[in-house]
Amino acid sequence: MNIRGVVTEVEQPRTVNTQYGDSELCELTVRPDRGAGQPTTVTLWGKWTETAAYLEPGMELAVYDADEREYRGETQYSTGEGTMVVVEPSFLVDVTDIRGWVQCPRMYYLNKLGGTELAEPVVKGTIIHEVFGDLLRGIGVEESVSRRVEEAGLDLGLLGADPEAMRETARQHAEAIEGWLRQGTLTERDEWRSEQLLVSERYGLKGRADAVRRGAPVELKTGKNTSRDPRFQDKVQAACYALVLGEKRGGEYPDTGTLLYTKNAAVDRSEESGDLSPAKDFSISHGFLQFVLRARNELAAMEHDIDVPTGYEADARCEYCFEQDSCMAIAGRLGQESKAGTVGTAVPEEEQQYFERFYEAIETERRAIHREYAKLWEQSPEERADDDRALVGLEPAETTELDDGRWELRARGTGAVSKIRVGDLVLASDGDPVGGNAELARVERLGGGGDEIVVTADEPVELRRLDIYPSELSTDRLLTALHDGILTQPPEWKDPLFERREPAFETVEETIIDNNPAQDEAIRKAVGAEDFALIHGPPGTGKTYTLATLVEELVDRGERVLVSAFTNRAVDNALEALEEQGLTGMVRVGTESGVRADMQSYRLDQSGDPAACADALESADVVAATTATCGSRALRTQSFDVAVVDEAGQLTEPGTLAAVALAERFVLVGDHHQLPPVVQSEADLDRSLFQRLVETYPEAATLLDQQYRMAQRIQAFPSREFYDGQLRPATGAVAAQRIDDLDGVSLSDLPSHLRDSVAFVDPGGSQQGNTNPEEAKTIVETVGAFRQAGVPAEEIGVIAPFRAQVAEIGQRLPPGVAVDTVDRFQGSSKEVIVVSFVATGSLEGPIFEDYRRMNVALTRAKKSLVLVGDAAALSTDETYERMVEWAR
Ligand SMILES: Nc1ncnc2c1ncn2[C@@H]1O[C@H](COP(=O)(O)OP(=O)(O)OP(=O)(O)O)[C@@H](O)[C@H]1O
Repeated sequence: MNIRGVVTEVEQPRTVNTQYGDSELCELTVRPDRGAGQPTTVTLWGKWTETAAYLEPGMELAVYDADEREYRGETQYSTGEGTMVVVEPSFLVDVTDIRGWVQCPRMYYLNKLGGTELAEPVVKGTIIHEVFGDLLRGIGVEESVSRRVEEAGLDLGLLGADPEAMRETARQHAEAIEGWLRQGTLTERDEWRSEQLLVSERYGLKGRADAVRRGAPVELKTGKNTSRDPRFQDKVQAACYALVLGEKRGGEYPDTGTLLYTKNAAVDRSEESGDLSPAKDFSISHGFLQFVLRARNELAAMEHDIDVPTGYEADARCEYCFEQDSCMAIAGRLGQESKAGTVGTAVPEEEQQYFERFYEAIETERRAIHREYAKLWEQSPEERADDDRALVGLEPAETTELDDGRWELRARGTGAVSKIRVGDLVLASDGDPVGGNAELARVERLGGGGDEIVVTADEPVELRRLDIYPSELSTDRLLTALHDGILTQPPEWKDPLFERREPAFETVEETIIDNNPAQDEAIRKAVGAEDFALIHGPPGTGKTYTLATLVEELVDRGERVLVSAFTNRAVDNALEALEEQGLTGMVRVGTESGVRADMQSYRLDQSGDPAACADALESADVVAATTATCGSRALRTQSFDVAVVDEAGQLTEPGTLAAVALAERFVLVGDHHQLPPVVQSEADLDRSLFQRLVETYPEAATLLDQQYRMAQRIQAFPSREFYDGQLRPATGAVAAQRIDDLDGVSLSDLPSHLRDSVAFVDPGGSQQGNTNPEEAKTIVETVGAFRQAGVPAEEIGVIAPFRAQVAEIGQRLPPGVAVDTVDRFQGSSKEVIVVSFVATGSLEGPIFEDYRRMNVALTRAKKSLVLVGDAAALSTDETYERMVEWAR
């Protein structure tokens, strides 16, 4: 019998005398159905009472295969021999974290905070793991080693490591793997799987097993181990994978695991004694599976409270620990208790509080991502598709093995839309992403002729479904950014951020932009900033132009500049603007699929000759990368004079720190009256550092007040509502522009109600779910009218609040007309914009939750803006009432 519910009561453990002698037990009350069910008593026996020790009311608990009995008319449950108890099963603990945790809980915490810094063992480990995967896929040692060392070119170059020595080391390790693969029975390829993403709904675990052989886990360790047995923490890691693999096979748990210590093959036999064979098998008993689950539970319980471990939880032996110094230093700086002790002085109280507040916010965000993950099994495929989180019902087509041993998978889509975009990392599966065959894959193509879908993956999958992959990588990087920003930056750098000192500016006299005083002032201020400067740019005010001119000016003054933004799109736009300014020698750091085709020539080739790769990065005056990439181990080795961050209003505070902590000074460019950061949870992360600083130090900010986009009449309402009436057209021509300024467009061909530059149309339909078919029809007619009048399809955009309405409209529009939600339109503009509001009766929907969304929707049009909605519904809100009056 399985029980899953919320713990409402935990009794003190006690010892009772049973027929088998003394035994410990602990009684709990659990309410199933997320706390809504009847209180049920569950008794944990023996070692499971350890789990009870950190259970608290409010935590979720799952008890699988419990014994059941009737007692005084009540059904009670207790743990029996095969029972498994899971604390907070919806918190997905990473298997490598459990390995760290059993070594020392504080080690786990430190790894989480500091991320992996660039170091030779890290790079070596990555190379050898890649080689392992290649060998399993049937690629030869020489080919694999040379390719993988080549791919690590940048990392090796930044470390100043010798590639030939690395090749030699990799070869030695590869030989250990080869030798083991050759051993007799291990020849059938079918039995093998290289690195596999494993997720357990039942045990709240996830991770990537290095390999799976005949259903049993194999872990590769690049260290040596001369004892007969695998290391304890390595066994724990393999046993965690065994738990997940067993679940996948309906409870048939593998009973052995293998650890492969590849350095053993490189050890000189005359100098070392002991067991030098690389492969060490061990048997996995049910008791050991229960043990690793208890370790997982302890970690999950601590994360439930967002506690910081001290090292006392386990009997860590600090004196032998490699991490002792950093453990003591971090404890010292943050005023934490640590078993290893503390060194150094603490950062000021306000910084400690800031650290704790954002640490908690980031961990809350992590939980929200786990909840997203849980939807993979909680929602039906249809619900996932309706939520735009999956493309289902795909028809598998060709599967092709690529030259590098990876696979290209093709399928035909159904024409449905989702949030999945080209370049995204997704879960590709045979239809069941959790229980079935699933692989992490990169989207290469979407849509196209016959709605073809193309992805690439390490292993082939029968491609029937794609799901959004709720990655924790950006969450991990936020923690590292918080760590770097608070714990490694000098106090003077942090002073203005913590309001201990006003930001300082040196006066710059010369004129840099002569036709726009606000832009000129913004640049002079940014050039003269000793700490930071803020450029507030409402829509169309030339933020990107100002940013590019600023970067050029800084480079002229001999500064090294980092250009960053949250999205690849924004980074590429900034790069393009730099190109237009005539700047050369910029270096774009990013993946091939992340960087726009026309900016590939600036992309840093991270593979190849190490010295050349490193030199290309280190000698660049301007480096451009997303904030997530700023947190990569390669970029964390770099330092800059100035970081210039675009679209900073859309970045969380720690997200901004990822870029600015790499520089001595920084400039944030953004608009906090447009869309805020996108976060799953809201705790503290939804306000940008840009907004906080603009509000704290208005004198550090310059408002760009001339806009080059919208006709006078279009900008009037947003200017009044969102920018205190300060926004104005940059020139008479901008103000007076009309739709018939476009070649071949004549006003008389438009119906009279669409001739003004702002129009309101009330089609009198009604909202049905997330669509309004009548409104959709009117929008299609409106777009048709503009097309008839000669406006090119590419110059017309339609903004709708729901994806369902986007689909409803999209399928009836001519190709070339962009239809999307507001969030996708931020940063772009069109000659004609038609906005769909959908709502009738009352105002509900994402577009109404936040005026900033409305601001973005209303400020995309240059010459014609048509609002299509229910005037009565809109007039129930004062702001929208004013909007309707303006538009009519
Ligand atoms: N000082 C200027 N003189 C002439 N043209 C300018 C000036 N500043 C900006 N522009 C022009 O105005 C247009 C809008 O500029 P830009 O794309 O930089 O705006 P933006 O503020 O980044 O827009 P968004 O709100 O979409 O981010 C561009 O065509 C740009 O060339």
